[in-house]
Amino acid sequence: MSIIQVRDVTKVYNKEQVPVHALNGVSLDIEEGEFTAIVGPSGSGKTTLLNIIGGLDEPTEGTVEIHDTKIFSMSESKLIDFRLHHIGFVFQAYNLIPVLTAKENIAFILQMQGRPQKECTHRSMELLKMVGLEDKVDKRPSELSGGQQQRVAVARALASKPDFVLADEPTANLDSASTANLLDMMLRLNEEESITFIFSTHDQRVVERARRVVTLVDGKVDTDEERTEKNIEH
Ligand SMILES: Nc1ncnc2c1ncn2[C@@H]1O[C@H](COP(=O)(O)OP(=O)(O)OP(=O)(O)O)[C@@H](O)[C@H]1O
Repeated sequence: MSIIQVRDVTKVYNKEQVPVHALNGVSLDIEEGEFTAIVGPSGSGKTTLLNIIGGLDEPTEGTVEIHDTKIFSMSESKLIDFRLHHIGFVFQAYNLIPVLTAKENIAFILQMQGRPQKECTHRSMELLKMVGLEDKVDKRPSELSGGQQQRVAVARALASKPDFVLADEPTANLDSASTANLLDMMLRLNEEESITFIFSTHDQRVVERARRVVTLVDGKVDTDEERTEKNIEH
């Protein structure tokens, strides 16, 4: 079942001055349970596309539907609420709150959704266990490695049981061992918990493990390749 439908999306920055055509008519369907990499040269529009799918940036033309809801037809406040409940975000810079512990960084998102305190704590612990950090629950980001911080960020992205997780270059700041660990963890969540991941990457090691690879060139979908079990590297 298709959970995301991107239709004829264009994005022009600086329309009034020197226009930059970041996306030029992108259409894409994402099905539930996908593990999809968006790749392409620098400036090809990967971040712009992820931001538009996540409702963080508005397209100049075209539509994005998530579970049959046209997200840019909503009011700004409805869209903020929609994002909070339906979409998990992971950024390359982790974006954790420095003064909060791992557990509190996750509980914070749940508190924003108005969940009871007990549930926030319980679910935070459950999520940290899922990403293999049950022994780091009370550590602040500065006490964790980059790979561990990114695991907390993935756990936080999953806090609201989102329909899918968008990750913009999640391994950009990680060494190869942490990259492999993070990917193992994301693939396990994808396979065992059916969590849909869509991520942009420059990293060939990440691309090799994706199940679908969408390549953007000059703001257009150049190729869209499904990977079979045979050519996925484990
Ligand atoms: N806020 C902005 N204002 C003006 N131009 C922008 C803005 N954001 C992105 N662009 C331009 O849009 C184009 C696509 O950028 P985008 O960041 O989506 O590419 P990318 O494929 O993610 O690049 P990279 O791999 O380097 O992160 C680029 O030419 C970029 O300079």
